Amino acid sequence: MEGPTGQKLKQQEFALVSVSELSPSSSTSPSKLVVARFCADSGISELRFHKEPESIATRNVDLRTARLFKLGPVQSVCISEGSEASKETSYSRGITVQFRNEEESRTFHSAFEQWKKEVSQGKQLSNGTVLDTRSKFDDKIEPSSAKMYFHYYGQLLHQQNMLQDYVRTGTYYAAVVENRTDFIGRVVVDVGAGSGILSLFAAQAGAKHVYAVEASEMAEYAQKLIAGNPSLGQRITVVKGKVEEVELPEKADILISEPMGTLLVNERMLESYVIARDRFLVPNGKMFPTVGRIHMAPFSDEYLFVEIANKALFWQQHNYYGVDLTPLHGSAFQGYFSQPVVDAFDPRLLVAPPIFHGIDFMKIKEEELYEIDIPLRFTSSVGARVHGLACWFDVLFNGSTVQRWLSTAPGAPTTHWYQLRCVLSQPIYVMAGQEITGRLHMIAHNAQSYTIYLTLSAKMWGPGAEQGGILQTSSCKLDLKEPYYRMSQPQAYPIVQDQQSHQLISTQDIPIQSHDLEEPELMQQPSPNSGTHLNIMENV
Ligand SMILES: C[S@@+](CC[C@H](N)C(=O)[O-])C[C@H]1O[C@@H](n2cnc3c(N)ncnc32)[C@H](O)[C@@H]1O
Repeated sequence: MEGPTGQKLKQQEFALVSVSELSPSSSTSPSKLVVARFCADSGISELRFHKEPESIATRNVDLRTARLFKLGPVQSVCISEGSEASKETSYSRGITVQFRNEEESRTFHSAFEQWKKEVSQGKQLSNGTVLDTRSKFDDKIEPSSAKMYFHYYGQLLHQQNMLQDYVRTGTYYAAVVENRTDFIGRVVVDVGAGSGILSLFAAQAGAKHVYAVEASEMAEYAQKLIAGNPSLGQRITVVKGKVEEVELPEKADILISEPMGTLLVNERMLESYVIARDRFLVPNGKMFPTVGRIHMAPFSDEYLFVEIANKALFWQQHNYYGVDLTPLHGSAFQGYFSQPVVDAFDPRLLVAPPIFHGIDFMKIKEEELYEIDIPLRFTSSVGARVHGLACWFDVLFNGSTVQRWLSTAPGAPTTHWYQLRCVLSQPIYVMAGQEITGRLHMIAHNAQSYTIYLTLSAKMWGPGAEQGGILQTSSCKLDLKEPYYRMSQPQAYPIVQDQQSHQLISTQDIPIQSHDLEEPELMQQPSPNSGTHLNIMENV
């Protein structure tokens, strides 16, 4: 086994008085004259117990999961979780070890610690791939969330949804082929390759070699797709694994990826994109996309507000089969308002010009994405009841030849991301020209999403305003992982009485669409994993 420093830990042997199974149901008597051996000759660091003079191990302990506890000065217990390999070998859950003396017990414990340290810091060779025992991904993401997430992306139907978002896929295609000079003769890493589509685009643009890294079972389908396009496929290698864990044979000149979730950051894949940058990209290499922006503006939407508030009415029944449901009304009401609303809305619902928060993928540190704190300041264009904050995002492909934006703005051709609205359970009133301030505070959680804290305030208007007193403040807490997927078509809204019907988003704010592809009609269906790209999109 090779440690992080490159030096090999030598096999070590200890003579013991006896070992026995810890299990109370075990009827095995302690084995006498036993040798304990630390070794890594099978590629996995193990602690093996042999009965002398036999050379075949009677018990094996996988050091990746093993723990050692002292029971007394010369007695310890070794607990192991077992491993895949344990199914066919003799891994034990608990083994009591009797040492000859205290000195040998101490030496054994320190050897155990040293081997454990090497296993956790170092690398284990397995099938020729170097793997960290626990990656950055494993450290911050709940295994059940990751399992569901990669299961979702492992299915072709969900990859198809993304491929059928022609605004998305068409913009990627245009950004790549119009910037051939960034790809010709270059090494490319496709971060989260999915079906392998972006790798194939990069190969079309003349890439020397593309490494398509994909963690889900989709990697096998990508391999198939790539093999079926041999003229491109011969320059693509599919690497199955997480970008946080796999090793690649060479550095990349350019990274390509589609790591954007709802509100840009949902799914926390941007962090993987940034980790891939730090692991694989040459200095001054390129990233496609290069920057992202979260756009925000207050909105007024009485229909949406009433729709959400009404959902909780069910809990106002005093006699539901003889049961009073009202004790739960308050909680249900809060619950509905904790769901960000995902749909395509009419931009005329915005009551102030939007602002944006930029994220430079080339520069941002991964940890900076754990908490995103955005101060808000708007000037209302109309008098209205403000029901919350509307958000959307765009990303820039900063090519050497063409700069291209992919936008998910309201009023622009709809994408499968739609837009997102955080709705306040207590709306605030504003007059035209009035300032709206607040804060959008997003804290990442281990289910690959964010908790959102939103506060909006409007300053006092009219006499007394100069004193600067805050008249109204409204706050809400939402879980980006649990959105409410509403209708997918922009609705024809009657214009609010005193609301001017001008387009509030300036042309400067909405980047020019990259191509004239027709907007697909969208059909909304619920998804098993509401934290991901979701939403069935079909041409109908
Ligand atoms: C939004 S999809 C994009 C798929 C494809 N690039 C495309 O544009 O159609 C993101 C893909 O990245 C994969 N992925 C997410 N996190 C990953 C990680 N840490 N390592 C490797 N793959 C990852 C997912 O399984 C999923 O297939």
